[in-house]
Amino acid sequence: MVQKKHTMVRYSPVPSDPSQDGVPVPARTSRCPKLTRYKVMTCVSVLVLSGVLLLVACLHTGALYGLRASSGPASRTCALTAPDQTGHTTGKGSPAPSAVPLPKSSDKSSLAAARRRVMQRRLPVAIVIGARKAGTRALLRFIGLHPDVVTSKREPHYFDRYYEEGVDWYRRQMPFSTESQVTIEKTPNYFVDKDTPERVHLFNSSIKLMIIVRNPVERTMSDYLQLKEKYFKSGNTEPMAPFEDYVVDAETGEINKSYAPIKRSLYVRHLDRWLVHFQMSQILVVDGENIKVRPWEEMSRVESFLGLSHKVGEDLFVYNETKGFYCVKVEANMTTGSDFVLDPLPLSERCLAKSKGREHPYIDPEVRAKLVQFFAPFNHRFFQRIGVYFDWK
Ligand SMILES: Nc1ncnc2c1ncn2[C@@H]1O[C@H](COP(=O)(O)OS(=O)(=O)O)[C@@H](OP(=O)(O)O)[C@H]1O
Repeated sequence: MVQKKHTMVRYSPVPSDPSQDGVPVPARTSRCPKLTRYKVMTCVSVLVLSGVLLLVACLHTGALYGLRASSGPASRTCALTAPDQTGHTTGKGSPAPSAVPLPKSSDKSSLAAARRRVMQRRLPVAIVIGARKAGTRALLRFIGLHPDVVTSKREPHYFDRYYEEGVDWYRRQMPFSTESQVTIEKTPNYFVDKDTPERVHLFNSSIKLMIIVRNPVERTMSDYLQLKEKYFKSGNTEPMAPFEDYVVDAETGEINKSYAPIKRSLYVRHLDRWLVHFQMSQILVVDGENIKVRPWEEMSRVESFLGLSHKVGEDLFVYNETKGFYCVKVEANMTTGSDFVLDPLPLSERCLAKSKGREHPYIDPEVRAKLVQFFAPFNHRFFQRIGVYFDWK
């Protein structure tokens, strides 16, 4: 019986030598066409699917974090920015905060985990210690525009009032920040409090300190107006004596050195207590008169002092005619409309509260002259310490 001879093509993974068994072996490239195409198709499908998943994740995260458009081209991609610690957003031209944003996710446990990983309450590395009524809020608010800075909303009064609470309490008063951000607080009473300089030194001997000062006559008046408001707010209905009656001793006709607003304006006395513990190089004196007319100039000095890049420029400020002060530009409310606003938003402005920038009443010229004369020697010594002269008349 003649066996039917089968011609078999062997699909060997190793190329065979045709001379060994005399069976022709197809070239390797053409031996497995269906299997190769299948693999390629699988790979392509996996890649496409991954891409789609990434895109969905990116858009979803953008929705959660509040994708924000700014004038910069980077924001037109999937650039995410966080609200700052005070809850407001930075203005046009303001660089995106470097903080990794926190999702307003419904997944509370993952939100908490993300918060713990990225955002922490950190102790301040710089403090605005005073002077009260000299522009401390403006200084803190303006430097808070910097993406690498977070600022405490309230005055924590740790070193003067709540020292016994301990440093963990102090930390809890601070806003959340990322590792790359610096935390700054302001408590103007620190400047005049007797215990605070030593306590701050014990806390962090290399901390940076900032003092904003203004013409002591104007500061004294501002302090008086603040006390007057407090007087009426606490239920008093009787009119309060005028400024002149407080600052001049009725018996002697001299300046009343025991009046608290006068004492708080003797900058050199307070500074000297700080200089017992700190070098002048650790202290920046900010010009409270200039911050009113060219805030960006003072911010540039503050940025240099803190070792920050220069980001808080003139473009972030807008002069408000009604208020008579500079306010900061902010983006319009994002809560309405699309989550994905890819064009720059209309800008609005945010000014400091009504209690900042009160109208000062006319001061009797004779009393003003007395005040100028009284403060002059104190100012002179102050200028010697700080190495700068201010034209306070
Ligand atoms: N941009 C801007 N807007 C409003 N107010 C400004 C601004 N820049 C500086 N100032 C001055 O800040 C003064 C209030 O100072 P403080 O913030 O240090 O006051 S406080 O000690 O915290 O109560 C406040 O004092 P008064 O004018 O006497 O009210 C202002 O003169």
